[in-house]
Amino acid sequence: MWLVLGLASFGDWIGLLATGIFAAAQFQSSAGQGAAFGGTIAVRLLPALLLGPIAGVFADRFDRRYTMVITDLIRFVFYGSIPIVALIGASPGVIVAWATIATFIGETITLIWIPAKEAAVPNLIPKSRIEVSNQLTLVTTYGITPILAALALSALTAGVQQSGVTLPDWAQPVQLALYLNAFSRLATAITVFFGIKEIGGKSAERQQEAAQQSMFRQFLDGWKYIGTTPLVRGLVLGIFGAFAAGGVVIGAAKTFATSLGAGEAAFYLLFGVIFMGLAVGIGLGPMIIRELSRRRWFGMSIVLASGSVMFLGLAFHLSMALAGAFLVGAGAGMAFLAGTTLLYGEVDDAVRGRVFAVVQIGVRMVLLLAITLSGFLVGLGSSRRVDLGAFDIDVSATRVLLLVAGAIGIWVGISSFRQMDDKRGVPVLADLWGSIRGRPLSPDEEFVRTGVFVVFEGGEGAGKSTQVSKLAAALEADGHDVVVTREPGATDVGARIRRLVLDKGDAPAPRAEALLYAADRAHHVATVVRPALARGAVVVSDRYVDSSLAYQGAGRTLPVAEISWLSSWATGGLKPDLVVLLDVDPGVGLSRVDSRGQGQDRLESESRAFHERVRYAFLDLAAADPKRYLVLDAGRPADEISAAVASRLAGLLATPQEPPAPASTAVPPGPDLDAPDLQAPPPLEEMAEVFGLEDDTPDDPARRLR
Ligand SMILES: Nc1ncnc2c1ncn2[C@@H]1O[C@H](COP(=O)(O)OP(=O)(O)O)[C@@H](O)[C@H]1O
Ligand SMILES: Cc1cn([C@H]2C[C@H](O)[C@@H](COP(=O)(O)OP(=O)(O)O)O2)c(=O)[nH]c1=O
Repeated sequence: MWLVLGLASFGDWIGLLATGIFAAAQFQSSAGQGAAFGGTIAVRLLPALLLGPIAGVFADRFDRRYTMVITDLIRFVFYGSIPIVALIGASPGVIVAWATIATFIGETITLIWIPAKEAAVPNLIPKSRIEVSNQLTLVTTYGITPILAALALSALTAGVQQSGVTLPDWAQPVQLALYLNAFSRLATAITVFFGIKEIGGKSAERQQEAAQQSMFRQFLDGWKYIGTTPLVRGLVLGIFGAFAAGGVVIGAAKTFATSLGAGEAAFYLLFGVIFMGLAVGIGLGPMIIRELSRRRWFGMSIVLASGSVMFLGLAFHLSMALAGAFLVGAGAGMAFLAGTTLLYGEVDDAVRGRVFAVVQIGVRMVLLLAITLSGFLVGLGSSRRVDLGAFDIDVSATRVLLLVAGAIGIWVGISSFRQMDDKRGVPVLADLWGSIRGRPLSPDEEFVRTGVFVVFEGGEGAGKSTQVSKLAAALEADGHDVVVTREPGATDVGARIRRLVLDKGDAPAPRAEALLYAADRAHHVATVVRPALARGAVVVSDRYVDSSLAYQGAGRTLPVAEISWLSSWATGGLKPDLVVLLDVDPGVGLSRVDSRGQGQDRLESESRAFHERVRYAFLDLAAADPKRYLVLDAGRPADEISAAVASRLAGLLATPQEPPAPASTAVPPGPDLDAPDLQAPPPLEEMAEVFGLEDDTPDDPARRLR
């Protein structure tokens, strides 16, 4: 099946080029040639605008197999007639006129064929394979066959010229190409009719709709569906945006190549590199981003394509321009792949033909418009050379156009990202990076949270238990509902885990130890902390996630990023509102513990260096997120410490409770920069937040509460 569709697409492209060349060849003057070439190609794209929108209704209303077969047979006849008219000795004017008419009809018919095919494919392929099948189709349609077609045609022509043989008229390369185009349609028609019978038939839903609604009603409903389904609307607009980016670059490439001081060859290079990027993006994209949410990937790809258009606008060297063009192609390709795959999955069989008609037609129109418009715009302004010391840079209309187009594209990308984000609250860059490394982040568990979560952290003997009791007593005296808890061992399950990790005897291996603490935490959060926060209590915990980052991460020297990820998974992303870090010199702390006279547990008996690492890990964590931390010198008298805690907490408790919002919380980031920042901002409000780049300065207590 793919072979036939690939062949058909090869035929299409070679046909597009050949009709243009063929028409041009009928004229002597270069002006006539240019007009004929451009004219026929424009005609090939024009029907989309006029008749395309109805095509989708066809695909949804009638049997898709018959639709495909009949349209292919019609195309076979019309494409095949173009060279035959020339053979029977018609005048150049008639030949070109006929080529134009036949192309126009063929293209119109194609517009009915494509939605029928697109709508049928998801019914043939299991959902999990759709991306792969799309990769194949898109790479063959847009990546490989246009290049092959151009190469084959130019090789044929050159070969014939060099060999010096005079071929009969009917065997000229261009003629052959046109026949190939025609026969590829016949081959597709035969294959679809005899080989892919499953395409035929109508679902009960489609049958019913066709019986009850007029074609016009169905047409209107198609548009209404696209306009009112946010996901579909976002996808459609996004795909257009990505193609506009590509079109702008193609349209501006010629002038741009000149402004870089590079010649004609650079133009072809830029052009070719875009298609290369397209093929690579479609072919390798899914392998690179692996499990990343496809909805997020879609928006990110549009931003990549548009960002690269802007980058192109700033390029002052051909190599930069080539890199930019490659990324434009890659971004557009990935957006197209992600977009069509999502559309296949999201759109019901009954409206699929109409949606795909709009996408296919829209893509052609957008591409055509972008190419023509940018070609026209760059011709307008003059350019000025600016001396930048080491480099001269041409400030031209082209550059301005690229910058503006890129900026608009980024806006489109971010808008569609927001509209369809299925992992709200998970920072984008960390998510992307995690996915590339094979560890996608999961979104925070949602729950209605009205309470306040306070955690005490610090080394051994820092005075955590003492401060937890003092704070709890004070809060209770104020009439708060207080839940005092600790890690490890606050629950029955936890108590058993606590014995496993802390009792002297067989020590668990470092990773096993980390998993045991995580298991205790998962159970603790699920059965104690979340329920208490949900009912509005103040939860005060002796130790939480930071202890794992400090002890298992820095202390045992396991990768902190991994411990952070593990904890985030265990807690479903629940972050404390306030962490009080009681900072103590390990010597002082351990001697306090000794004076308690209860002997040392397994961790207390670790080396001095271990406890030093733990101490500095805690301080690093606090420094990385000052809004959330209160660092206090544990050497101060206990009452001073409790007073400082109380005054900091007063701010938090005084804040009127937010209306119930989904919890967006996670563990604090690990101290090394490599650690994915698992903090989750509230629903994406600011563009910066979309990328996890929110700034840390404003200390707004209301935010912390969410
Ligand atoms: N601020 C303080 N100054 C001096 N000693 C303290 C202070 N806070 C607590 N202690 C004492 O230190 C020991 C350890 O305190 P504890 O609260 O159990 O620490 P942790 O829970 O951090 O291990 C206890 O004997 C406690 O009385
Ligand atoms: C919560 C947690 C504790 N720990 C260690 C730190 C402590 O040495 C030990 C038990 O903590 P804790 O109950 O606070 O003991 P103590 O009251 O004696 O200070 O568990 C970790 O290593 N990782 C963790 O995630």
